[in-house]
Amino acid sequence: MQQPPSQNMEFEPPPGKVWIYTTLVRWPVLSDLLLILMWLLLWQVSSLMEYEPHASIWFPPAGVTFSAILLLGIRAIPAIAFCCIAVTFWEDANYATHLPVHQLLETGALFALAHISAYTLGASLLKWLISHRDHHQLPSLLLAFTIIGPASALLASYLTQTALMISGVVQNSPESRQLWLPLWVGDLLGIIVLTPLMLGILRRVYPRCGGWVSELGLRQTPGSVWEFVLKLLSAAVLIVVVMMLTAAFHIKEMAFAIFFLSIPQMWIVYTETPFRSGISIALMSCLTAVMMKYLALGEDALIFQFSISVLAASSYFGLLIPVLASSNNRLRELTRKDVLTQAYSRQHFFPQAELEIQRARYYRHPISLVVFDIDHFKQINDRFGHSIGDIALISLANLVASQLRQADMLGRFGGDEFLLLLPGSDINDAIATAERLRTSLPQIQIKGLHAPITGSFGVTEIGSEDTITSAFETADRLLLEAKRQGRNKVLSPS
Ligand SMILES: Nc1nc2c(ncn2[C@@H]2O[C@H](COP(=O)(O)OP(=O)(O)OP(=O)(O)O)[C@@H](O)[C@H]2O)c(=O)[nH]1
Repeated sequence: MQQPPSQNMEFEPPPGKVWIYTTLVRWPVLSDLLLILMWLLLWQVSSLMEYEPHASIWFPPAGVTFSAILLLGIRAIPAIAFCCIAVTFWEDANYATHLPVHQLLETGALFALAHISAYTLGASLLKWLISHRDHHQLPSLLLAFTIIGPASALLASYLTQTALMISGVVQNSPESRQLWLPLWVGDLLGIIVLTPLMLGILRRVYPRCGGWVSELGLRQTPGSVWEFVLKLLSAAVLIVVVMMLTAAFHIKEMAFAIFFLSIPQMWIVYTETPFRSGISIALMSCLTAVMMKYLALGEDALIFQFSISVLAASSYFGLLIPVLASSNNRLRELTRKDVLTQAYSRQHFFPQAELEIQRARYYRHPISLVVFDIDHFKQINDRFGHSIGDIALISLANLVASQLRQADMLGRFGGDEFLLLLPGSDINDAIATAERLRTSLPQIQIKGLHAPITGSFGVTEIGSEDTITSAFETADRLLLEAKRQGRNKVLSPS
């Protein structure tokens, strides 16, 4: 059944850092301050990468806004509005335009309105999709993100251009009516590259929000930091070499070699945690933007930044492979084992037993099957309750498992009936094993169960003409015969 996202699931802090999270939970205003600090810091970074007036080649604050609204909803708006107004004053100082305070406030408010409304629309739509879909459908959510993210960036860029014109910061000329394009490139990159990473960071900054982020199933155990640094360095070297060659030889086509960055990036994606992959994409994008600025590669800006965007988007889809592989393993494990007793499920036991029979035949080793069942188990359930019945089944499986050799295989046929495959055991060994189990069953002690557990056993050696099904039928018949003869017995073909 589809579960709604659990909005209240708290972030689980790593041991040793619990105090940070309890402090953030106690004073949420600290979380807001951290959000503001991140936004302004990244804005400062982006202002170093301005490649057209008012437009940066990389505008990471867009990624912060989008992920903050995605995570916190409208609760994020005051902090982001504050940032938009603050940077308007900052820009005024940078460009030395010395506009009056009321005009700066108006410009800041218009910028905030343009920026926030576009991203609120996009993030709310994505959030709605997340809450109305099975979270495990990650591929379709990622697809939605790669469509909605750039579309909201486009809307934000167009609205920001309009806001700048209304406030008089830029003139309403045919040239400035094209401003949306460089604005879009920066915002688009900020969103695609940073949103997943920022979601991970903000989830830690706001421990009470975004339980659904954890439910996306992207959590994995990180490997060695040094190996990660080595991979990052190889990617960084590749960027630096490609960009320096492009700048040195002035050959535009050389810029396309940036696509080789996909090799170290995919290496990171397949071997590191999703959080580290996010860090890598953000760092590569930042390094590209900085190099572009300092090597004066503005003409090739679109090639580089679109390559990084495409790489980021494909990385997110690449992330799905380890996630899907681990959930596949989980599912396989669930079908392999019986959830209650941890014995092999019937579906796994029979084909596996067939293979073991073939192996035994090949090596000319004996192999036997025991089928057994608790006596009067229904009465245990009826007298002491189903929970006690469950504990009895678990204890029985544990007891049998503790007495098995490594090659032996325990399966649960269903209810209180179990299967035991004994490779290397002939009929006499198998009878001895079954007898040993039968005499140890009454030793099982369960709180609340005031009756000894006994069991009945059917034992057969699997002959050269037998299959696992025919051997099961023989052993099961013997088990029923043992029941008929008064239970607590081991029967084998006479
Ligand atoms: N507690 C619990 N009971 C189960 C489970 N699966 C099946 N049962 C019950 O196990 C009982 C099986 O009873 P039977 O094997 O038919 O009969 P029995 O009482 O063991 O009698 P004999 O086999 O003739 O000695 C039924 O009452 C089932 O409802 C389970 O997972 N947990």
